[in-house]
Amino acid sequence: MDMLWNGWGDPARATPLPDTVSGLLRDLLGVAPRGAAALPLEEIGVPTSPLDATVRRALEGAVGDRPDRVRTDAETRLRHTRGKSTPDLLRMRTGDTADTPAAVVLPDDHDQVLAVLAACVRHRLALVPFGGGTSVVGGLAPEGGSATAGFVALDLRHMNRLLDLDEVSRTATLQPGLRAPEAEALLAERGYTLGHFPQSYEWATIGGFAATRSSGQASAGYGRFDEMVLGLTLATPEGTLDTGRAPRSAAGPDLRQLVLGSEGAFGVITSVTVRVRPLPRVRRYEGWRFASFDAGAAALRRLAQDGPRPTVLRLSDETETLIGLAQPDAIGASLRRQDAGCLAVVGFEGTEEDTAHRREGAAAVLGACGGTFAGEEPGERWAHGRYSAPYLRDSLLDAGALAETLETATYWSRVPALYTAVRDALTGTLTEAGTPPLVMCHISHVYENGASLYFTVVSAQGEDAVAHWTRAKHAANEAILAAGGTITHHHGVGTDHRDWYVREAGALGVRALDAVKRSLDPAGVLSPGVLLPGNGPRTSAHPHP
Ligand SMILES: Cc1cc2nc3c(=O)[nH]c(=O)nc-3n(C[C@H](O)[C@H](O)[C@H](O)COP(=O)(O)OP(=O)(O)OC[C@H]3O[C@@H](n4cnc5c(N)ncnc54)[C@H](O)[C@@H]3O)c2cc1C
Repeated sequence: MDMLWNGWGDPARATPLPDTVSGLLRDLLGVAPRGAAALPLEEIGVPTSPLDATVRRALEGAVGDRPDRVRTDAETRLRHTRGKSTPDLLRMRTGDTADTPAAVVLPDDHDQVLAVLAACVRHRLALVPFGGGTSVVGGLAPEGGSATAGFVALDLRHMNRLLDLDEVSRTATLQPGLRAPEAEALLAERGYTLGHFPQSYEWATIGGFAATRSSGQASAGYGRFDEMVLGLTLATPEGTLDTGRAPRSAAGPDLRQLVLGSEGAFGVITSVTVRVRPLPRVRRYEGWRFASFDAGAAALRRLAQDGPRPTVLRLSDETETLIGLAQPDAIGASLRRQDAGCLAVVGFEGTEEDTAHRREGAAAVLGACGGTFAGEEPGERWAHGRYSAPYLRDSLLDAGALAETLETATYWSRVPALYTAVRDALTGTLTEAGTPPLVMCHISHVYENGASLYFTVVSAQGEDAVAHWTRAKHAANEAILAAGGTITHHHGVGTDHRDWYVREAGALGVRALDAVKRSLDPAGVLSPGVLLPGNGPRTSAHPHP
């Protein structure tokens, strides 16, 4: 099934807003119903594909002479336009087709990917790898150079096999187009799990996780995706890069780290070897309450630093707790109950003995840090609704509200200042623009030395919703850099964060990455403007500077 083209997920799971939330939008945030409804797909005027017959034949040849694997029909191209950030959805709702690819190409294997790349280089055509299409940072909308010829979206959905499971080493080699639930199902047949459960789990792919350094909700226990990866194969215009001969190595800089987070700018990831773990026998999630965000953060830090480490560990601030965002299926119920303080969700997965042991130890730490056990209900509600919140965003947009998220990370000592700086930047900018927001936050991932902060913002849309949000987001980006945070903890760079990433990496860092880009993609066909500044395919015969 394809995802809703101008919203999230399975159209059958659309979720109406509870009355309490509609009331809050109206009374607290001044949200008024939108004038125009989202345009239906059939009414969107997609311009004819600029792909000419010669290029089309070259692309068909690259995928085994199969015309059905080079799609230029309006609907397919529209379904591969942009990702799923709120500005992306707002643009789709108004029928803005500026970022529509010229063609969608669907390869079967690594060699076909190499052949497609060669055809793109020959014809100076930009190419963007397309996994689940859930990017929230503009990673699927290249910049520059594609205005006339357009670009190809390389949809990896047919590369969806489990290539190898080494039970002795506990590693699995997966193709990039596997969606997370497909990968989990294949591993579960053999008694294993990857343990990667981001909120986009139901739609995002293995290749996308590696390309963006994704982080799942159970990262406290299973680690981030980049920590799970042991090897990658990258198809580039200059050939194949294979990484990961051994789990760890002292043989120079780790080339895996160049591929992880490369977001399609260096090549197409065609296989990923990951470590797997036995399927947990037990999964238990529970709630703990703290008087304040600071008190809860101190408790999470204690667990992250001294253990025992739960599998899931997240803490909502006071506003998020009151709204009930950690329990999307019962959102608004906390408002009626006037829930105070801050809710932490703490989860344990593993064997009966191991989870019981960690749970007991964690309870002692949380209690000693001022936490009160809130029972299993808040944890189970979180687990039940963990993939539902994105559906609420569609309903909020329908209702005329703006709803978006952003994330960052820093060291523990800087968490309070970063939290305040971002919240103030968002509140200040949107209030000044006449649409005072509700800003909610949770600690979403913890490490021994720091944590990530995940913000959710809801306000009225203002005159031009995209411009309105962009101003607030830029203010938040500036606040993040000024407060010592990273521009992204897990969403990636794309085009949206690129200018701040360039500042974070520094001039020499960017020069080094640019040199890597030029040696792997000298013609500049790969995802122009994503991750690094770029102007699209070079027409010159001297690609190596
Ligand atoms: C509602 C929602 C919730 C989300 N929750 C989380 C979360 O909890 N944690 C998290 O980490 N992220 C989250 N995200 C962000 C997003 O899901 C992740 O970035 C995910 O890793 C992207 O995977 P994808 O398969 O959809 O990739 P896509 O969106 O298709 O692509 C993302 C980027 O990677 C590149 N790319 C994709 N596949 C390949 C490949 N095989 N080789 C090279 N480059 C490739 C693309 O060109 C693009 O630049 C969320 C997004 C949404 C919309």
